[in-house]
Amino acid sequence: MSNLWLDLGNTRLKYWLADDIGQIITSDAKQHLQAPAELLIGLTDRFSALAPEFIGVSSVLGEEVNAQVAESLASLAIPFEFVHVDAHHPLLTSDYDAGQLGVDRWLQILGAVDRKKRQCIVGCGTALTIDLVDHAHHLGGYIFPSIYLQREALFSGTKQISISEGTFTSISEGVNTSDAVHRGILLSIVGAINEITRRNPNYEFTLTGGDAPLLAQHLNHPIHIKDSLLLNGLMRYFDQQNESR
Ligand SMILES: Nc1ncnc2c1ncn2[C@@H]1O[C@H](COP(=O)(O)OP(=O)(O)O)[C@@H](O)[C@H]1O
Ligand SMILES: CC(C)(COP(=O)(O)O)[C@@H](O)C(=O)NCCC(=O)O
Ligand SMILES: [K+]
Repeated sequence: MSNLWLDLGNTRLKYWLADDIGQIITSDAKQHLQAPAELLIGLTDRFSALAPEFIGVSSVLGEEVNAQVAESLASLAIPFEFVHVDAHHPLLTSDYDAGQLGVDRWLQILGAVDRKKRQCIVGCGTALTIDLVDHAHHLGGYIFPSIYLQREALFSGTKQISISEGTFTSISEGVNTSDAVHRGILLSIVGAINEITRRNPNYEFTLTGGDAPLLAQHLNHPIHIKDSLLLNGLMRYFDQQNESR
């Protein structure tokens, strides 16, 4: 008995095949280069070979892409379900507009939520998200352009800054354009997270998403990195669904 879990993000398609006690059998992450439905079609043979009993899907790619993805999944003749934010979930309540909250943010929170804790979940993906959860109640949060989106914005928004590659390794002041750009961008994110830790001293901070390891290096506040938080949320969501059936 195995399940296939899909996370369709704005940059990468991630999938995990897990057995019935949640052990990961295989997983992968691929940049979909803004063609997620096409990438998924290329993966259907692999998914078919993995022969899962069920496919659980998190997607923040909108109705049109989701319809294409649903069509590809339907061709596998394996039951599948897209997760939608449940404003009345037994494990998690939220002040956020349930119709607008990204299902990835909601699942990342669901994957970590602990009613005995005050938690801050930082999603380090294409957009960087910060969500505050007080004893299993989601207070709300913030959305930032990721370090890459910020660099692209400077490239397209200015005449003289044409920096399109380089590493984000320091927040010390730069003495050339490339360093000023990379350190300024990194400082904007690190500074924002530090400000949230200053305002919420008794919160437990967890980073997830592709850029979590990079950002964690620059945070002095103790943090946890959990790279498969969304996966935990998917498993919890469908386990809970079975339990409440
Ligand atoms: N423009 C880019 N160039 C190189 N790598 C990128 C770019 N945008 C994102 N990434 C990488 O892709 C990953 C995106 O993280 P991920 O959590 O998979 O995002 P999402 O869930 O938004 O698809 C990060 O590891 C980041 O380093
Ligand atoms: C903020 C996000 C783009 C993050 O997506 P990601 O970076 O993981 O691809 C996604 O959660 C989303 O589309 N949210 C909808 C808007 C909101 O959460 O208010
Ligand atoms: K957009």
